[in-house]
Amino acid sequence: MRHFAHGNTPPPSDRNDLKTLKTLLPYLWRFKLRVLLALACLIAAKVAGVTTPLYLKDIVDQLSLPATMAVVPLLALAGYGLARLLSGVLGELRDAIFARVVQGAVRTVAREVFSHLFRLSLRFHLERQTGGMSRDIERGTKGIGFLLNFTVFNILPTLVEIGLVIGILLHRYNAWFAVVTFATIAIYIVFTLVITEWRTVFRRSMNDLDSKANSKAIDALINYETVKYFGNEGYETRRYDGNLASWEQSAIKNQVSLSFLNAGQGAIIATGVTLIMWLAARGVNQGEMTVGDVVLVATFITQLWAPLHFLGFVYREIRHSLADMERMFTLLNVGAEVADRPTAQPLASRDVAIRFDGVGFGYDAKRTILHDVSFDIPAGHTVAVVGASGAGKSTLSRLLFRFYDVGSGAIRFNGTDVRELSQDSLRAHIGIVPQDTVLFNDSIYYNIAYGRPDATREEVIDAARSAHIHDFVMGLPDGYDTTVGERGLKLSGGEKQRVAIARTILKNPPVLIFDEATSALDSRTEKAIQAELLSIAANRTTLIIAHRLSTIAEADCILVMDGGRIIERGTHRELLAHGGRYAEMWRLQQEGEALDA
Ligand SMILES: Nc1ncnc2c1ncn2[C@@H]1O[C@H](COP(=O)(O)OP(=O)(O)OP(=O)(O)O)[C@@H](O)[C@H]1O
Repeated sequence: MRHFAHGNTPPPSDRNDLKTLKTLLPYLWRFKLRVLLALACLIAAKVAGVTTPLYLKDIVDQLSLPATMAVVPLLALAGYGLARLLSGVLGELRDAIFARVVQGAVRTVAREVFSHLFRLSLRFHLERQTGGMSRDIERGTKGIGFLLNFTVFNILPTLVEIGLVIGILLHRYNAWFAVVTFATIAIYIVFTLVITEWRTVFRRSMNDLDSKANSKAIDALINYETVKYFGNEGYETRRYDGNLASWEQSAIKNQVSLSFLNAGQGAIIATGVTLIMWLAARGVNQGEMTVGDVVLVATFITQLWAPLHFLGFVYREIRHSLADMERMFTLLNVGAEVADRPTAQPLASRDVAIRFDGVGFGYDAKRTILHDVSFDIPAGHTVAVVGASGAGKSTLSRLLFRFYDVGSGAIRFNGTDVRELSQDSLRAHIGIVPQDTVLFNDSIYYNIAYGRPDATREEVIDAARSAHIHDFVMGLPDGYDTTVGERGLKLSGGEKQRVAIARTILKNPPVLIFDEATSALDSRTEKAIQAELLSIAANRTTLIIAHRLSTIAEADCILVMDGGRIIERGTHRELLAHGGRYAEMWRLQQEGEALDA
């Protein structure tokens, strides 16, 4: 298990077709009976197909007899018809049986990749670009479908077909037929292997560049407003086009090299076929073969040519599909940075006391953000954190959620290190109203109910009332069905924040984090919601991160942070009496508010 930290491209050493195939196999194992049945159908279809030229030879030979002896070759005709019928019907039957295997494998893999992405850490997601990732998954699942449907399971039956044809040729005619046939096949295989290996590089490079172009395009579209604010549409289009141009180069190389491959394969087959036809013609001339034999040989080599060419195609497509799938499977191989320990216990109690015990932390080993931070939030109490921007306040809440593990010290819930708790139960106990609320592009109702998807409509509306958003919603033409737009951009900052408050109220967690929860509200709404938040916070363990000090004067304890350290702590009164940084911040804010008033 590894974590690749930078960019979209997994290191080349990880790219290995065999590894990709091995990852895929367990997904098929569930369908082994179906796979075997489909394989049997296909082999039977091929065998039936191989017998048709034999009937054809009989028909031609019987028709070539002098008119006096000629009869209508009913038996041979019936055999010919039946063989063709079986070959067609069994082939289709195989497709029908196999459909469930392919779709089942595609669905399972897509679902696993999706759920795996949620197990990966915040760090991984902050460093990945969503556009590229979704492209990898889309291409990967298509690759699986193609690989299974058209290629892997056709190899064995096709080999059976080729073997049968060669066997019949050998059995009936002289050794030269076999020599020419083998030589043609050998040259064809070597040529295909070598050229396909060379071409795989172009395919990989196409995939890498395609994901990169898509990442940039999605990033620009997500930031539509910013692009417009700065009039950078042209710049973004050029940047996208630059990426497309690199992709185009690889795509052209891919196509040209494919034409080269096809032309080479065609030339090898044409030479082999001509030589065999020449051998057959010579056989007739020398009286060793009949016209029926020539028809048989001609049909056989066409029948040999088609599967051989198909094998070349299969090999090429397998390599392509594997290249298409490897980026997706590389995602599956990324280990979760923060994972439950095997001994992890659920957090059971709803009375939660939190302790930061000498916590040191940095997002990056080279830059420490928190230095030896220690404080307690007794169950049901409220602790507020204030301090300059970048002091590390929001980092405290990310650590509480265990999005990252601490570098030193420990965070304890009721005395248990959070690393010993199951993440699910830990997060189920915490509710947050974050600094920047991002909503799902769905209805207001959906976004509030997200706090507890099984809540009743009454509960959702009660939560909206408590967050002072119900009247606003009812005033909208579509009420709770109003969609909020991409990331909630159709709502104002304050409205979004109240939706976020409502969904946290609905979640009803014993631990609350308000990260500047009321910063986007005007002062009247803020006062109304403040009272509501205080009543929600009563009896819950609460951490409030605030800029406006008036909102936290009632907290049981206030921590003042600077440069990742706690430099003062105490109640509002104590800190004012202390006359330090907090008292200074309070004085400045009071002056500011007096000026505003
Ligand atoms: N994912 C991250 N990777 C690297 N550094 C980060 C990451 N998130 C935050 N930081 C850095 O950590 C420091 C503390 O960030 P944090 O968000 O905790 O500050 P804050 O005190 O909440 O600030 P503000 O009041 O402006 O929200 C900042 O210098 C920030 O640049």
